[in-house]
Amino acid sequence: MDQNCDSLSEYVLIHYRWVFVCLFLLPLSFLYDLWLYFRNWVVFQLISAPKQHDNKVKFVQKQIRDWVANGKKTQMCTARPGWQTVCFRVPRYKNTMRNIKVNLVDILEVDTTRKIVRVEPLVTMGQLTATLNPLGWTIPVLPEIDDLTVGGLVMGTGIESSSHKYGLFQHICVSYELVLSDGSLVKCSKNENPELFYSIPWSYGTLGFLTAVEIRLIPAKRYVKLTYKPLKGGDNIAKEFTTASSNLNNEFVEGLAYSEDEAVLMTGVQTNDVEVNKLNEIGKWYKPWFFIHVRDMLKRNEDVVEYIPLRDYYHRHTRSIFWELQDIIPFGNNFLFRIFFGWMMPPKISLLKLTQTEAIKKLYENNHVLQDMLVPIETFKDSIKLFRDTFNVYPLWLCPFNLPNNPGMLRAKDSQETLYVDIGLYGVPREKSFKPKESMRKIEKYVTDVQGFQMLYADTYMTREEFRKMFDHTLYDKLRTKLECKEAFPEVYDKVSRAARS
Ligand SMILES: Cc1cc2nc3c(=O)[nH]c(=O)nc-3n(C[C@H](O)[C@H](O)[C@H](O)COP(=O)(O)OP(=O)(O)OC[C@H]3O[C@@H](n4cnc5c(N)ncnc54)[C@H](O)[C@@H]3O)c2cc1C
Ligand SMILES: NC(=O)C1=CN([C@@H]2O[C@H](COP(=O)(O)OP(=O)(O)OC[C@H]3O[C@@H](n4cnc5c(N)ncnc54)[C@H](OP(=O)(O)O)[C@@H]3O)[C@@H](O)[C@H]2O)C=CC1
Ligand SMILES: CC(C)=CCC[C@@H](C)[C@H]1CC[C@@]2(C)C3=C(CC[C@]12C)[C@@]1(C)CC[C@H](O)C(C)(C)[C@@H]1CC3
Repeated sequence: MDQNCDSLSEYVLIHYRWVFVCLFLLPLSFLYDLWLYFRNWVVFQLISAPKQHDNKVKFVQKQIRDWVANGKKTQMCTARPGWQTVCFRVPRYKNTMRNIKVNLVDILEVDTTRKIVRVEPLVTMGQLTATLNPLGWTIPVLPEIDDLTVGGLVMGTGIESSSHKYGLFQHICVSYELVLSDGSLVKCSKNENPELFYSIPWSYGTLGFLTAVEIRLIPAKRYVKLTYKPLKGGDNIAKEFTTASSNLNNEFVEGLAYSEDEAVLMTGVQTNDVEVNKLNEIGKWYKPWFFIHVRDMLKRNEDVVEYIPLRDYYHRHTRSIFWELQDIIPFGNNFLFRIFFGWMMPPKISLLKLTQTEAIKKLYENNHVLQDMLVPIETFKDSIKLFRDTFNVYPLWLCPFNLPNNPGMLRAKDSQETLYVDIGLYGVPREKSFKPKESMRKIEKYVTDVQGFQMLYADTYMTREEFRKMFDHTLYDKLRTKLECKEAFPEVYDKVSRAARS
């Protein structure tokens, strides 16, 4: 037994988690997805969602007006259960605040003339690709975890390998509709209520309840022509990655670093033409996990081109939950397992979360890092080195993004459009000096100093003052006063800090 287990049952639950996951969670996840698929397909075909939308919004308004009438006793949050959210922890405030039911789960309209898709906030990324791609459309930034919701990505943030071109998820959104703390419904966009429009991203539901979002559409082609470029040497990796990220002819840019000196750079463009001998349908259940497939490129030591079906590309990290599933189902990439059970993979993150025990939580807390740090691209090399010295976690997810100089929580460095890179650290730190809290505080300080940002699905150990230094609250504070949010919603910090989550 080890330090994280107090009893034999805990030991079994940690080290044999896969038994439970394979026997119960995988079939359950499969059935759950099948039901969602069927339900959403029927709703989309019947076009019933737009007719019901107004009534559903009225119900949100009614709940808020009741809250006002009852004397605004406690602050409000959405009623979405904490275990369903794509985040390691469960928000504590869901138990104490008034839960507002925002049961808005459908795609409302695909307007190919205006090139806009109008969706409700609980629409997921899996639902969007499944619906839009067969129609020949897609959204410019499609964060790859199937269960991420539009509401969560707007109120938090979303990033993908096309972000160097199109920005973060908020930058592809054209308008938001919200119910405010007095129960009124407002729409905002760049031209209509612009201050509200720019304050919504990263506000974590603390300015109002989102009820609909209009997102830009771009034409979808059938494949992504992906070039894998194995790279050696820290300087070379930084140089090649920066060059590829600045080249807007690349529609997709992503890097996976396997050590300080070894990485694979992937650049891609959409295409309808395919060289059949280079077709790789990586989404098929029997295919190797994507990060393993990419790692194998290092051995080949030459550029490799593949054609990947667009939807398979988008969900390339889904089947192995990046590389997190190797800790939960260690033999998940075994050929036989893939052949016989791969079609049920992955277990749903929400169900994993719902069934994780305290001992597993403790284990992750002490021996695991789950963080995304967004830093200006010119600090790429220094940041990688610092993260290596502090955590020594590999693979690293490297994703460039463009940050326009808009008002709001994220202010671009040097008040102009700036290229950033998201460095994703997911895994068990091998650095001996790693201490969960101290190491993170050190990194958070570094990231603030270089004018970077932390993604807030992750644990943040910053104090309120440090948090305000990292994120510009000027416009946010103004809007909170103007919209009388104080009694209605907590501040962002009180929703995302370590103390607010269990
Ligand atoms: C109208 C509609 C609504 C949907 N709503 C939801 C929803 O709310 N929530 C939800 O989670 N899913 C939703 N889906 C998606 C669906 O449940 C799953 O994606 C299902 O597994 C798709 O099965 P398929 O392979 O037959 O799909 P196809 O469209 O045939 O898949 C095309 C290709 O993409 C690959 N692929 C598909 N899904 C994934 C994936 N998740 N990871 C990796 N590769 C993949 C397949 O292997 C295949 O090669 C919806 C689908 C539709 C049509
Ligand atoms: N590739 C990527 O970009 C990835 C992004 N993420 C992160 O995951 C999170 C999204 O996860 P997801 O499970 O979809 O969302 P969550 O349920 O975690 O919601 C995130 C926040 O958005 C608020 N919110 C959601 N819907 C509404 C609404 N209709 N009205 C008002 N507030 C709302 C929630 O408020 P409340 O607390 O009241 O429910 C919550 O504070 C984001 O923080 C994102 O950055 C994670 C992995 C990958
Ligand atoms: C910007 C990008 C691409 C971020 C990707 C972040 C993912 C790697 C994170 C988001 C949610 C996340 C923290 C999660 C987990 C792993 C890493 C995830 C998937 C897991 C599955 C690890 C195992 C845990 O027991 C538990 C099930 C609670 C969590 C759930 C959330």
